[in-house]
Amino acid sequence: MAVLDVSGLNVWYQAPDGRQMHAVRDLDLTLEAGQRLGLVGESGCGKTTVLNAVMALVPPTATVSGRVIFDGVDLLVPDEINARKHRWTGLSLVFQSAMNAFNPVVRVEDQIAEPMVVHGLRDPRAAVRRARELLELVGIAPSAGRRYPHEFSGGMRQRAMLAMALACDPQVLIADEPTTALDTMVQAQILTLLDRLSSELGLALLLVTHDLPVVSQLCDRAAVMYAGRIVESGPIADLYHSPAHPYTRMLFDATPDVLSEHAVASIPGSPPPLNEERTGCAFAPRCDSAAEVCRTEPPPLVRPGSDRLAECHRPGAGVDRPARKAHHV
Ligand SMILES: Nc1ncnc2c1ncn2[C@@H]1O[C@H](COP(=O)(O)OP(=O)(O)OP(=O)(O)O)[C@@H](O)[C@H]1O
Repeated sequence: MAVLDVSGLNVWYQAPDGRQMHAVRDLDLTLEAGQRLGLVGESGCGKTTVLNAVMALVPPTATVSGRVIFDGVDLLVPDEINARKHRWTGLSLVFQSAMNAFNPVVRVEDQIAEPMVVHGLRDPRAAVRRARELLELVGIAPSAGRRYPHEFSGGMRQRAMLAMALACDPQVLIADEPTTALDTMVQAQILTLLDRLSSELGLALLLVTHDLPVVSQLCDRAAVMYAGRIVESGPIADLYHSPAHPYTRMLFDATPDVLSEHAVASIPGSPPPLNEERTGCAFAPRCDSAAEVCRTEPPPLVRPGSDRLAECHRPGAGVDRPARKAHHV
């Protein structure tokens, strides 16, 4: 059953000169209960914008349309009484920088307790007790909750932010580059923790990252974004072994692997401008397998396998190119 169902999502930002920048274009995304989905793609493709639209965090000058159904409620309907409560209790957000998520002058346990009190889930004393339990759940001694954020290491702060994200017993944890700012050892610990929490609590996970190895370690599925659209989605191993969209293949080939003797293959060119109207496939100018039709006609939605979708005129083109086989999933 879908716990989060995003359909026809569009986001336009207003540039300083008044132009409309179409950052997310008719995007559909479904997250099943307990599923772990990685939203991947290179910088600027719109990953964070999707999360921000779901969580109503886009700037007031942005325009958002479409449907974001969570628990039977459309979160994009502005006067929906339940939307705010649902958004901040059922869905929970973890950011890249834990330091920015905490108020430096408030004790950690009080900050974890606050959302429970604000949303009327617990009285202040019970909320602090629960905050200490949550700290223990993420591997921090409950007594450390009396400390201030600057007394925590980077890894501890990231754990504490996870504890705060769990405060309202969410069904969905949304994590935006949760390990990008951490060193490799701490990154591995946080990924293991996310894995454990998601299994133990039955949490669905929407993980936004440009880091494919992180997705392959933690997620069952991936949705690959390019220029504001999801161009391919499916089980992560299928996407690696038989990518339908050339962008998926080229993204894997551009991912470094410490064990590989192959050079990393970069993707030439850059994504199209956001204010541009499109006729063909947005990736065609950079694609190593593009045909004429790719430049002139919008790509069709194809099903390269059960449980898989791709938007491509030439699904599977170029999969036997030599740059592949460089990484392991
Ligand atoms: N507040 C804003 N005003 C105008 N344009 C914006 C704003 N926020 C994002 N954009 C633009 O929208 C596009 C998508 O940005 P977004 O941050 O969602 O991408 P991303 O895939 O998350 O990238 P990254 O991995 O670098 O965070 C980019 O071209 C970005 O410059």
